Amino acid sequence: MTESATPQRNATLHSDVAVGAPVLPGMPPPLVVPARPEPLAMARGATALIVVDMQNAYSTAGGYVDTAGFDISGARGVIGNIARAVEAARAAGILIVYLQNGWDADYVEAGGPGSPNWYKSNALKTMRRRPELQGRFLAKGGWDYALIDALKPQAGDIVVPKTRYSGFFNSVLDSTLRARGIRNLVFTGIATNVCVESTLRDAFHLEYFGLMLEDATHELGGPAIQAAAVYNIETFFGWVSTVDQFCAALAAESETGTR
Ligand SMILES: C/C(=C/NC(N)=O)C(=O)O
Repeated sequence: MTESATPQRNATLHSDVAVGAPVLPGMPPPLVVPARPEPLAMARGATALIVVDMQNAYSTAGGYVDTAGFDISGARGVIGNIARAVEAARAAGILIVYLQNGWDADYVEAGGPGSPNWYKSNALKTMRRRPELQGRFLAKGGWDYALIDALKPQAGDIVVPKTRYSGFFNSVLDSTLRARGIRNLVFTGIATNVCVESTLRDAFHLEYFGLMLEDATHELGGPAIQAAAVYNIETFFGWVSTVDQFCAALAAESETGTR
């Protein structure tokens, strides 16, 4: 979706350019990414590209969400778009962080009946309904948990395991980013309305500037759900752009020698 989902936007509510952190006087000109509700200026060295849960579970036929009955037909195009964003970001020296969702093989980290996750996780529910699948979904070491072959981390990239929808919950994500001076996060991955939005919302509350590349994300629940997540993000929690616009901003930055 490239049109703004925000109805009747009041231009006076928005700045010409939102200035991500840290862009200070005297610093090299920042990367400025066209975005909604306004362009976002980010210091390249303070920016990371986050690839959310690009595991077989979420984007491959026979994986967890496909088996649980969600439509993953749109995931294929998204994989190519994420790969383009990753390549452009890596070439520009931007840190790539892969989130990887799942639990130990005994599912202790998933929580038992005392955890809401036990009731809300469609992976756990599907395995309870179909005991022959027990142990198959999102178990560390298994095929379903593995990052997809098309988006394997390379030297210098970082992989952060997580056990709940938000990448910040009970993980090393915040300390990993802070230790590297990262303040701006560019989001890609699956699912827009679950782990991407949960992580971007937590990022907002932790004072990170979150930019989602909408055509590098895929929803669970249909196009209206994607539109709702995009609306929430561009209106309340961050900024929304596209892979083309992100790559063009990186290319323009390198042409002017401002890297
Ligand atoms: C529903 C679901 C979404 N995960 C995600 N990566 O957005 C799950 O993990 O069960």
